Amino acid sequence: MAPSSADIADDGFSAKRLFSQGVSYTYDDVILHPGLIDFPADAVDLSTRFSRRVSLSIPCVASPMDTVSESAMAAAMASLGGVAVVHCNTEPHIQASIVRAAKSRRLPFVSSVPFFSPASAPSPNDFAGYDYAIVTERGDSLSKLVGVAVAADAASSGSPAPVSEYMRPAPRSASASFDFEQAAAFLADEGLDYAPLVSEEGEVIDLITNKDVERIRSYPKLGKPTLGADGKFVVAASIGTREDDKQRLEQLVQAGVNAIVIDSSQGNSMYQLDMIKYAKKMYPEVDLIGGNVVTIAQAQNLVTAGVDGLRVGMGSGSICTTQEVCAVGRGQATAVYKVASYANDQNVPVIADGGISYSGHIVKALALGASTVMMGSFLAGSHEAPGAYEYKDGHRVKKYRGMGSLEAMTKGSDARYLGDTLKLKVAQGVVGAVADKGSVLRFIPYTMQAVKQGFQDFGASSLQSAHDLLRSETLRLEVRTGAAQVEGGIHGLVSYEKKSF
Ligand SMILES: NC(=O)C1=CN([C@@H]2O[C@H](COP(=O)(O)OP(=O)(O)OC[C@H]3O[C@@H](n4cnc5c(N)ncnc54)[C@H](O)[C@@H]3O)[C@@H](O)[C@H]2O)C=CC1
Ligand SMILES: O=c1[nH]c(=O)c2[nH+]cn([C@@H]3O[C@H](COP(=O)(O)O)[C@@H](O)[C@H]3O)c2[nH]1
Ligand SMILES: [K+]
Repeated sequence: MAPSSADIADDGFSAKRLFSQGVSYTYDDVILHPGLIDFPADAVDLSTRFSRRVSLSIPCVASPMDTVSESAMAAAMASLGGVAVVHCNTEPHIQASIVRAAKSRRLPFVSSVPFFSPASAPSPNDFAGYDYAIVTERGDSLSKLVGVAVAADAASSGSPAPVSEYMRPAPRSASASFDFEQAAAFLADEGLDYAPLVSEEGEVIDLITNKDVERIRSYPKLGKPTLGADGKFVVAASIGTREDDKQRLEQLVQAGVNAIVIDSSQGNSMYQLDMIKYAKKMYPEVDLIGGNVVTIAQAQNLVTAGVDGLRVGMGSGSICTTQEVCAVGRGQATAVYKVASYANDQNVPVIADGGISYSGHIVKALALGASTVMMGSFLAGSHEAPGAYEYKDGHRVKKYRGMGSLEAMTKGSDARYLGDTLKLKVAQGVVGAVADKGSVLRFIPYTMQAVKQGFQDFGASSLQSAHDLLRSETLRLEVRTGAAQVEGGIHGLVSYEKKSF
């Protein structure tokens, strides 16, 4: 006998029913039911929107955290088709210069080679591990390019000698507007090992080498980058809700920032509402993302005030102790579903922020209505994250810290915690370390392929179709018991090696 439509409807829950039981669920609690596969995984289209007017070709956003998003992450994420939000735990002019640096190139990397003047006498250590340094008249990026210093030459000269004694003449410069393929072709055509990258205005931006070309070629082929109307990388940045953040905002807009994220754990505040009104009035051309929110009521206030995007998540981050310290927050799966169920009707994209440990979490966030995921720990161990690798118990790691940790607060965000009204500092985050993951240019494409396979399994060929399945209640899900979660993981083996790609 064929199953009745009631039997089919009873087989699993719709999201609407699952998330209205008074239980806060997170990604690991829920599991999606498979749908019908009638398209290949490669046909899944993950293009999406970060905010009302900023489109992306992959749904990935790097967190505004000082151990995640600076210029190298911003250039890499934009070249992959995602976006990074440059953190605000630094002076406004430094944050603006990070935005400018990422937007000054079309290459997927920032190599930050040192600059020297001809009269300076650097030691080999001053090359900071780079094979080359750029020599300009005054030793800065804005003065005239005069040559290139080779680290091996500096090392062979014994005691530090003036750069002018051993620098080599600068080869022909490559244009800063070259994308990776153009820059690679330039080096090949000119028969060069390296070339300075110079902007139309004459600013020396960086140095590209054949080693860089080989490294990038060893990664999966780059997809469609995230570019603004001016043809430059799209870069976002965060601000706070203090009076002096208005000045920060102005500097970021002058640096060409494409979108602003108002960074707060509890976005439904008079401070944020005032900042939204101010920013919308002063800079209507820049998309504004509000947050963080986890309920429809919070979201409604920000949408009414005019935000172009919502950041969802309170206490879900890996370094985050807000739920412990403040007892306020929500399970991330419930938060994403609830806020998106309202925001999608308002044409406001939702960023699912925090709690992403692997590709399945990304699939769930998007299936529950998010347009993008924002990631901190997932990206912090990458080559592109700020900071140097260290060794801990034999593992190569990078530091990763919460922006509400005592260490981060005393570095830059003191005003918000330690300033005027709040005299006692209470941390809402920790300082930790994450494993070396190599380049985002390698592991993000593999992660996106895994997400496409997840979409294929539940029967969605695009984000739009995933959201249609959700709203029409065609997507079925269930809660997993603790035992079901154990069963869904690796179990019963004496030992194993987990290698994903
Ligand atoms: N997503 C999450 O679950 C969480 C994220 N974080 C991260 O930590 C960092 C700090 O977050 P928050 O502590 O929420 O920062 P926040 O700046 O929003 O709030 C800090 C304190 O300053 C107050 N405040 C804000 N603007 C003010 C103004 N104009 N005048 C007077 N008082 C004002 C707030 O009410 C609050 O008591 C952010 O990077 C945030 O993303 C921290 C905790 C949780
Ligand atoms: O409670 C918190 N205390 C903190 O110190 C903190 N710092 C960042 N965040 C939030 O965590 C997100 C990143 O989370 P993941 O590492 O899980 O990707 C980020 O995107 C933030 O939303 C914090 N939350
Ligand atoms: K947490």
